Amino acid sequence: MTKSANLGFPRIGAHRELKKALEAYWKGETTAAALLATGTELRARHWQLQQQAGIDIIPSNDFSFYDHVLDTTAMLGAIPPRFAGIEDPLARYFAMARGTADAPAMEMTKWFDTNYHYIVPELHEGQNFRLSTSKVLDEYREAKALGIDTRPVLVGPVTWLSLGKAKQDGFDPLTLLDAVLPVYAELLAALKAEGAGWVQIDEPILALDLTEAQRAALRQAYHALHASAPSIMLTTYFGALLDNTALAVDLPVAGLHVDLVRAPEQLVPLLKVLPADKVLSIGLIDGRNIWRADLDRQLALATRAWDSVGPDRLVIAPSCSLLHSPVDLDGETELDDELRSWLAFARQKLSEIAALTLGIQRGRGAARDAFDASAAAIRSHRQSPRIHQPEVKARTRTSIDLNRGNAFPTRRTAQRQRFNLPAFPTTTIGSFPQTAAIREQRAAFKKARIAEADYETFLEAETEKAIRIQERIGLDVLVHGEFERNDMVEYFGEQLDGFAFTRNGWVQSYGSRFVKPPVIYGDVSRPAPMTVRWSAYAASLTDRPMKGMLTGPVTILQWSFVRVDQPRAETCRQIALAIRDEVLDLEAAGIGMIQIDEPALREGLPLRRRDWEAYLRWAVDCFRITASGVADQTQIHTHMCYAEFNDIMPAIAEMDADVISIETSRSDMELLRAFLDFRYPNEIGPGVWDIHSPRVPGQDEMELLLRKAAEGIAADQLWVNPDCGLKTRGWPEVESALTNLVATARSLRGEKSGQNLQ
Ligand SMILES: CN1c2c(nc(N)[nH]c2=O)NC[C@@H]1CNc1ccc(C(=O)N[C@@H](CCC(=O)N[C@@H](CCC(=O)N[C@@H](CCC(=O)O)C(=O)O)C(=O)O)C(=O)O)cc1
Ligand SMILES: N[C@@H](CCS)C(=O)O
Ligand SMILES: [Zn+2]
Repeated sequence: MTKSANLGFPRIGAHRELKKALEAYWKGETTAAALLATGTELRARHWQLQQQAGIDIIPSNDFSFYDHVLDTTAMLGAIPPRFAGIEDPLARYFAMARGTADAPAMEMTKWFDTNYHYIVPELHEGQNFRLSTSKVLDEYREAKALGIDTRPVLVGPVTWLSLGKAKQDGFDPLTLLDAVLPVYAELLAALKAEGAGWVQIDEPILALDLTEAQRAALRQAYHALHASAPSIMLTTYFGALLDNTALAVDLPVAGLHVDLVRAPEQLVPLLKVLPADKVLSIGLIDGRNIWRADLDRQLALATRAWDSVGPDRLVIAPSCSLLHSPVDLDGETELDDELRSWLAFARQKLSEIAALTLGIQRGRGAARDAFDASAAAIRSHRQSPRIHQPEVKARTRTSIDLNRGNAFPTRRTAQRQRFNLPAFPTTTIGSFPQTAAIREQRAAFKKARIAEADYETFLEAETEKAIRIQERIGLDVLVHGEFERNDMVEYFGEQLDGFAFTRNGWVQSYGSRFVKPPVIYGDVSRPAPMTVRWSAYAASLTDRPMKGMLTGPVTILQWSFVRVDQPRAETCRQIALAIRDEVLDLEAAGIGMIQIDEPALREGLPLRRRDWEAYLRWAVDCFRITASGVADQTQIHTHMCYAEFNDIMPAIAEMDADVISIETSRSDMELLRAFLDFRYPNEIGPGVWDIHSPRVPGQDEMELLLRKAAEGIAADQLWVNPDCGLKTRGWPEVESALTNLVATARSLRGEKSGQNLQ
């Protein structure tokens, strides 16, 4: 009989219980026991909820206190030496993620093309591994004690190694496979002994362009593991198998999961080559977006698979883990009925999976209500007058000059004359601490407990305070602090037409940090200026240059739930035109420097190289639409963080921002190498402070990083700034670190005037 499965459930809890428990524990307000108890309660709740929704195959070990890749690292005992002295496993685990006073945190980067960040494994030659945690077994037993026989989820060994970073030049992490496999084998044998019938092993790298070494590693791994393991469901997602199809179907595993939301076209070729003994799990419900599924269309796809593999070898599943979906649409009491009827969050997706499974088992009539509701929602979305705005569509078809008035060297002269900044100008990336007081005031304003005028007065006072602090510290280019913003994307979504936002649609970004992606349901336009009031107010308080702060179109697109009835490029162009208008309004208000953040430009890069060029063309063009209208002497900045830049350097250069600030310090300036190798032509601020850690770097440390940067970048191209915005930090850390940062710049200026720097 065809079964329903889930591949992972969000960890956070419908009321963000996990976030609250983690942050209280980190602040020392609660005990480890209380934190662990929250974990136990959330796991039990989520297992039961999946059972009640009618899911046959329920995952365990999808829960994590921080990150599932870090859990795998801890499981393998791959503890970087700087943390090895920490005795308590929980303290060591969080130290690896967040750093301590003595030990910088491990690096963090994007999980494939998502806004989820994982902690990057640190790998070196001769590394030893041993089974070092019992989490996988414990959670399997925990569910079993509740009467639920789960399918444990593991990050596969080849994906784990491929995501890791060599700590020595020229070292290939895949050479550690021989050392890692015995640990996986031991764990899998223990799971089997415990009674696990199946295990889900995620190898999402199978949706990427693979090297021969990775292919060989996959063959070696599964030939070594399958004999002693429970039946393995090898799980791929986020894209098609394409040229990896033959490799995947030949691996000695019992089942294969494929993503038919991102790549429905892969079903037919796959069915042709799928061996007759393999179970096929088809991902039919979108784990990456919030639109209600077209159940009739998906049933047709499932039927195509069913015709080929029969009822007993078919599993109906989400495309990927539901980690990337908000928890429960029932929490959205303020969405209008029409919009709500178009959406499905994780809980609703479970019901969709169950309905589809019933549909394939017993025919559409067996789940008639669900199918009819789905068909009605699809019809209503298609026909709704809220979706299409002819004037917006017409504007996207007009041609726009993508070039600034003059090339960078000319603009640079004009900007130097206008701003007259010292060498190594210092600045920050935009946000200052979002303190509890600020969040409380905003919550009070949103619940109409305080008047708008009082909220604005409060924000004005916070902004002024931040400006005085920046002046006192001696920063050269100031920012207003972004106190009025809940999030750098949601804030814009709330002010643009065509967007809806949720009250509780939280999705994990990293650790205890969550985002509430807005929903782009229709054509996008800007009814009124969005940021001018705050930038102009801030500029009026100081004589120093004030940098306006905008989120770029690709990032707004990438960090929203995007409509699927038109190409992403089209939606992005609509957003770009709205941001262009904002840029021009800022310029007209006298703001001479405007930062257009594009931290998600790299994240949006398609997983397969063959699709890169087309994406980069429209993504870069959209950025250029936002910036090309300003005068030479208006300085355009951009900012990027938590990504590998090597692959997209020409595109970054083509964006032609006058200044780019990038996150580099957590990787010890390694991310800067792409800019050095490429000889990045414009100005650049490599981050010298890892702002994701509560650790305050000293002046020596920052100087060392800047000197590394200055080895390849001309001193007069360099800016001095943190890795990213400071919204997650507290004021005392910010003041000390920025004081050190300004002292660093001054020290280098002193040397530069004596010409000693390079
Ligand atoms: C730069 N980053 C961002 C990414 N994606 C985004 N969409 N935004 C980003 O900034 N991706 C890459 C990186 C990831 N980094 C971060 C960093 C920090 C956060 C973060 O701090 N998230 C906050 C939530 C922010 C927010 O929306 N806040 C709202 C609501 C606050 C709230 O919880 N209010 C309470 C009531 C107030 C109280 O009493 O405390 C409530 O509603 O119950 C706001 O400020 O109004 C987080 O807390 O996780 C995310 C990604
Ligand atoms: N301006 C934003 C960029 C974050 S990527 C901030 O400072 O938070
Ligand atoms: Zn950033």
